[in-house]
Amino acid sequence: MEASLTARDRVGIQDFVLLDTYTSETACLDNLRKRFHENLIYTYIGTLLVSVNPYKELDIYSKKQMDTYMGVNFFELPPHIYALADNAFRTMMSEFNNHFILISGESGAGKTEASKKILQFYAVSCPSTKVLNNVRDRLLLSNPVLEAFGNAKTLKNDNSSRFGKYMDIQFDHQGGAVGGHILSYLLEKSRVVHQNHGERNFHIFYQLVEGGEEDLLRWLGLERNCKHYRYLVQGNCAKVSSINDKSDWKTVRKALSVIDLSESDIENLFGIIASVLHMGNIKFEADARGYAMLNNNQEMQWVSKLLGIPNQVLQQGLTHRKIEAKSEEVFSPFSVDHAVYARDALAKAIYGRTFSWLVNKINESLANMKEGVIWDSSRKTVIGLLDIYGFEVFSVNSFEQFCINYCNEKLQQLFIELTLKSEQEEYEMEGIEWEPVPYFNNKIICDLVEEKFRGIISLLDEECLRPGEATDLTFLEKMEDKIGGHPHFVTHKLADQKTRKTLKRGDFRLLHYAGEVTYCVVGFLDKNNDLLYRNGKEVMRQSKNAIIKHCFPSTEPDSKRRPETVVTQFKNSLVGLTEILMMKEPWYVRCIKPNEAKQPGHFDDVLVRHQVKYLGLMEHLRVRRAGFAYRRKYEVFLQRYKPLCPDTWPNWKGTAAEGVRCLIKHLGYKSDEYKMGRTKIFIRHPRTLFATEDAFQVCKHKLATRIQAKYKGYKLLLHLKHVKQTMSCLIKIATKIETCWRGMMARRERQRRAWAVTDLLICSRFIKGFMNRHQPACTDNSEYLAFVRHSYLTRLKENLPKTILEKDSWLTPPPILQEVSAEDISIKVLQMIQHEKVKYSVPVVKYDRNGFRPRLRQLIFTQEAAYLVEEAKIKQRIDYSSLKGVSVSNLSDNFLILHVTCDDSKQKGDLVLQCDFLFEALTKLSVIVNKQNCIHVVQGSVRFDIQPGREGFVDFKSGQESMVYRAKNGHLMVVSL
Ligand SMILES: Nc1ncnc2c1ncn2[C@@H]1O[C@H](COP(=O)(O)OP(=O)(O)OP(=O)(O)O)[C@@H](O)[C@H]1O
Repeated sequence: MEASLTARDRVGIQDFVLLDTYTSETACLDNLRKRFHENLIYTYIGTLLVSVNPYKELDIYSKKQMDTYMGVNFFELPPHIYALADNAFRTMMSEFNNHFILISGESGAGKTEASKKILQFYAVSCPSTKVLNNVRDRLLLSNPVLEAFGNAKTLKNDNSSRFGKYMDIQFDHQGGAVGGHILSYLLEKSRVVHQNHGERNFHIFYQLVEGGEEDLLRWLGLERNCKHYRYLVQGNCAKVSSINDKSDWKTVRKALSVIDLSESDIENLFGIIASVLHMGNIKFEADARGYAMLNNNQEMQWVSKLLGIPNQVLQQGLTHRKIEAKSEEVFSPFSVDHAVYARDALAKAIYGRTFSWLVNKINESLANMKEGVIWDSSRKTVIGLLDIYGFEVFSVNSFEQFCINYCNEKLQQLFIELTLKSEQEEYEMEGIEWEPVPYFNNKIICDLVEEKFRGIISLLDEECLRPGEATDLTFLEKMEDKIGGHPHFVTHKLADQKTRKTLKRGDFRLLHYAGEVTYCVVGFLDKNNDLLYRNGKEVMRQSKNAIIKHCFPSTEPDSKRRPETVVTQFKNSLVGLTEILMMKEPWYVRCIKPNEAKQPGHFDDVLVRHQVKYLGLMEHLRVRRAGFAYRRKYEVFLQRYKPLCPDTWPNWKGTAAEGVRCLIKHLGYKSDEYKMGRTKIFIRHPRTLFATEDAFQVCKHKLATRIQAKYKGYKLLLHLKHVKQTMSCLIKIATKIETCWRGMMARRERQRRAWAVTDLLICSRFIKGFMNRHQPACTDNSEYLAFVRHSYLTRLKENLPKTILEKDSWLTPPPILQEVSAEDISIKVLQMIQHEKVKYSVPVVKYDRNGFRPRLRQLIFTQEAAYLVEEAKIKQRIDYSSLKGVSVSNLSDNFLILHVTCDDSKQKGDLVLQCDFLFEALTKLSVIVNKQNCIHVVQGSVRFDIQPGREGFVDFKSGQESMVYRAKNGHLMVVSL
């Protein structure tokens, strides 16, 4: 697998930054094309991932691939979305901070697919327990549900997200995905009642009609024929070859139950979907006075039945407007046009609010719950996934495209703020000589759209809210008047002759960062007002359908107070989103669409070049290339790498900057490879850092080997005849061990290894102290050994209960504490529990609760809990507060039974363990837990809980031969000599 990855990766260059020759747009394009044709769709620019949509299934998302990318350094393997996901996760775990992955690109570029891949990666790579699996399933299955209700076929993409989605995945301190939260942005509701040619309504309508069971359709009054429904036929493409509505229906139907929707919720939900379809078929005719009247009551009856609203009430709501005079209410009849408008407005409102209800329901089911308790939010970190509609340019662009493209401007601004701008500002602050890289700052466009009083949004709102005859055209005139001279704005009236030909009278054109878009002003006011006649709301409030009742609450602020316009709500939600993102560490995935025809293997140079340009890839590349791949505060850099230079190791006396200077001189850094800033060192290429890191790893192992060798040497020395000579050696060794240990302790990132040598330190200190005190008194080795042994046992005794002295093997443990090694614990486990500080670890044999099968495990004590670990998996965590006690026998066996408080019958019970280093483990435990009396020495049998309510026994006996075997009725026999 490694080999094949490497071979594949020879094609093109996997990171533009590492190249010396690639700086031009053409070269960048060449590289992307070359890789694309070899199915290498991912390329890096530093840590930014560029992804080109392959439009075909690639065999690069298997479980095996996920395993390959887990826990591996970013640049060690070919670029992959898993590498980015894994690195974001590991950085979050090690730095205990929040992150977000911003996935951008135009419609159809592969954003939603990328976000699904990331979610799937976390689902597989994160630790799993029953509770966590539950959360994982819900996180995964929220996707098909949201896609069914929020995605639709457009001309650009057969599965286009018609809403913005930001999903937080919440992790606990062990890295388990414990919950999630979704924020949705501006669903394109107008699609419910109108679709352009070649487009469809939201998937769920077709799924229900095509896939719904006969009984269900009958109950909903639907026919199995999409053509029958006016809201489904306007795009004239109900059937799409890439979409299988029938099988998607099954997935969605199943997913709805997993995300905790009750059967009655589901029934109500389908009732609403069907009622929208029926509503679309309601037709009006003009009566003699020209007012709207219904020409067919059957569809109305279905709506009435499904929504639980009396027919009469519904009819009046769709054909009359309620006007409140001073003390009375008057119903004024609608014209046919008005009635159609009211019907469509109601259908959009029902669908839009039901979508929000669904998102809330999903959020309830993803709420951060652990064992039924809302999880402590201070102990969780999050990775946010932002998959928001891409930049859109259709032949006719309306209010929706205006909002979507404004959103993309805001995200581009965020990208500029967090990368191009902040990076360059940092160089300036640090006094690094720097040739500024020019980039297009789209602030000018954002201001044009959102500036208070003068921006397009303000002008639109003004027009919507002002009294008098406001129309789309008066809005256009207002813009011409107020922002006519803006370089990024033009209309038919303002354009020069050449441009005028490309614009209609009702158009305005914005020069976005991603290119020109011409918007047709028709419908802007209506869509922004999103008026649902008050009467319509009141009608809905009478519904017996629980979802509709919830969506149209009687306490809703009434239409007397004008609600915020759609665009202002959207603008505010984007401000909120930016705030959420600014507080997190960013990672970027830039998706590129290779062609408009959704064809595999076709790379359209012009199209891709355009995206490379507007996604800011070249600017990013130039900043990255001209800039520095890595920077760290002097103190941090010195602390980590000081063992690499004899002058800085173990301690540097001087300023951190001087220490770093000395260190990199020793390492032979060339002058163009780094820069010294005011507070940080900047390293230009990752390869320089990798070389340093490699040297550090080698040094670390050498150091550990030296410590080990010296420790072993020390043990051998004990056998030397001449005590004085031995002692002086030991003092030297002990001193060195201590020095090494101090150095190791000082390095923060090596904290997790510190416990491994803690015992060495205790031992060395003890020996040193002992030597100093007793050197004159000791005359031979045996006397010395006696002292060592005596003192060791005294130390154990101080920390163990008196009763332990009754244990038969008390005087037989080896005099020196066992050699424990951090290598025994998987890095993944260490990462998960590092915040608790590992204190001690020991291999144990764990006897299964069912059948007493022996299993090799690692028992780890941290400051807060004991962990039973199997390789990279944490099998059980026992909080010390739930540790009731520990039982050991009075015989010479090495068994211990951990008794655990456990109220939940589904939880694991007590632990039966066998440990070769029983006394040390007990000592450690009693010191950490600070409870000597939790250890009980027992004779005969120990009762323990296999599970709460199910008991087992360990029977201790002495015999001719030590052995362990399973007896009847849940008894484990332990025979010791
Ligand atoms: N990594 C991939 N492997 C295979 N096919 C892909 C991949 N990424 C995208 N596609 C194909 O491209 C289609 C469009 O992708 P996707 O829906 O993710 O686009 P998008 O950028 O989210 O678009 P929109 O903004 O319209 O929602 C997918 O339905 C799928 O067929």
